[in-house]
Amino acid sequence: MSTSTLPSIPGTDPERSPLDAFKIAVAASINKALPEVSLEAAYKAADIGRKGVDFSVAVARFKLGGKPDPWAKKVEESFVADDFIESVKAEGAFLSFTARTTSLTRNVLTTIDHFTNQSPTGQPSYGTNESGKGKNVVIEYSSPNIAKQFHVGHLRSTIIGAFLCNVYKACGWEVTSLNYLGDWGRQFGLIAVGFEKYGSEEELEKNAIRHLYDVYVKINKDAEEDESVNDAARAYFKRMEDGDESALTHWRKWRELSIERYKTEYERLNVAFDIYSGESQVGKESQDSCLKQLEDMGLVSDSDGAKIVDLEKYKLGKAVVRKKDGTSIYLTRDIGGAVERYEKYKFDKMIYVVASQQDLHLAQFFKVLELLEYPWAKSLEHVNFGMVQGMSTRKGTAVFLEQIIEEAAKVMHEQMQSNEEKYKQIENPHETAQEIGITAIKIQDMSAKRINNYTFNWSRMLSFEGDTGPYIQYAHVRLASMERKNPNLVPLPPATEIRFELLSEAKARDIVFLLATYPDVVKTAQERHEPSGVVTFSMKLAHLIASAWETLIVKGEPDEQKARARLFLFIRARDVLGAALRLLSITPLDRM
Ligand SMILES: NC(=[NH2+])NCCC[C@H](N)C(=O)O
Repeated sequence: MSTSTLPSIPGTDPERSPLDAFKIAVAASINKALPEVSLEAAYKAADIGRKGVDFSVAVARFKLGGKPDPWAKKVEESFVADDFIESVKAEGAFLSFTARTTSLTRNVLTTIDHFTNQSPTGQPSYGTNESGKGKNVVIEYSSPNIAKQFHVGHLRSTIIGAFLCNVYKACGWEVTSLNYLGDWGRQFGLIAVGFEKYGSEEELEKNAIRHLYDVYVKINKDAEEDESVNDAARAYFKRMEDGDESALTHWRKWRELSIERYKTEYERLNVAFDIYSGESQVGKESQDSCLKQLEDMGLVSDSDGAKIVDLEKYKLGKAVVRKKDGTSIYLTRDIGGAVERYEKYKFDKMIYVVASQQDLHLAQFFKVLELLEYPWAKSLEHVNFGMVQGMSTRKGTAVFLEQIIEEAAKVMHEQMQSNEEKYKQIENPHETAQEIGITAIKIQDMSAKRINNYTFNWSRMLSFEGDTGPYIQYAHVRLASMERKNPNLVPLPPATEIRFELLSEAKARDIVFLLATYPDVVKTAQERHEPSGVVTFSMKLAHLIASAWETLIVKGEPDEQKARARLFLFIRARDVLGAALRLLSITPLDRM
């Protein structure tokens, strides 16, 4: 069976995406019976069917005139089985195509094996595609504020952003990831004043993020009671804005030490950035020149000494672009920053992963860039997400990212210790607990559509039952243990020597079919900027595997060829589950 006998349809890739071969065969048989339906149109109409139906085609979509039923019948009557499609049935206005099981199994499992073990990139690459070849995207995410709380909005941005970077890479894009720190603004004036009173170089070196936060909290309290603290802070920040070196040295050190600390914490989350940028890095010149352009275009008006751009026409309110005292603001920095980034990266697309609370802010600065007639303004996208209630540790509110990670690890560790036997077998229980804990957080976060709000719930997300991270990791661990547990069957022979026809059980077919959909899952996730589809896929696969153990036994199966074919199936399922987890920025575990 070879895909070379199939007609080629633009946009399809049967070499990488095994279902494409079958959908093309479906399209060819429709096009043969109804030449007025193009191959492309027929291919697009080949949907994955519901229960028991491989591919379903709604004939009405072709708009052939009259009732669709006779047209469907016509396809059924002229159908000739081939290597890919075994039969078709016309049911009213619908056609149901059935793929040949052995072809499907062989094609899917061989493809996965190929892209895992002989991957052209050297990295497992089943599910990847080249739709973004030659294009580059800048993805800004996480973007916490130095000396302030790392709140759940930053956590979500980190999780979703890391996923987007992976999924864009999987679709062939060149990705630049960028962390836009809140490292500028009046709070640094306050911290400078506070540091003189409460600061400690030693504490700063130990943990800059914590120490700066402590100082900030303390001085904020003082400022509430003593207005002169605020005056001093304002004066100090003004010096920073004016580029006064003596005011900038401390700030520079705080920033560097904070970044160092962030880096190690992100590493625990399996997250890394190409660039640590920040509000401080946006040049005065680019902000001023945008402002000047806006003024020249007559778009700026005065409001109590502040400068504003009226966006009421677009239902986006009035945007302040310069404060009364002349200091720069968040919005203007974003405008200037985007211009600078375009000059630097010439991106085809730039994505901002920011909570939906800032929908208006992003819409405003996108609109201003559009009014400034930057042609690339159209290629900016805001990937937003809903709120999370109740993220806290058992001791109270979580303020730092490390508290969240540590709490997840601790709760998971206690949970693991409750099974003494198993616990003893784990080599590095602390790391494992941390990894499962992080998996739990990420899976909970990406399970539903990103725009939804949800409630943070430690016990629910850390449970081994139900649709949780630990449940998926457990499925991976079981799959990963198969080779270890069946030393007589390994190493497995190459795919060409596997007897795929022995995988005839419905359970095996269900697994194969699900694995075949993975390349489409990746593509859709990229198009919609939506990780939930990948989580759903992983969950389905984990459930299917769990329900297959008893039917598809390997250890104890007397027919060695059959046992091998089943092992091959499970190992390929492991490959794909591992790929899906990695796409979600989760490290798949081999033991737990
Ligand atoms: N380009 C941007 N405005 N990105 C979002 C930055 C988020 C900001 N630091 C915050 O915590 O609210």
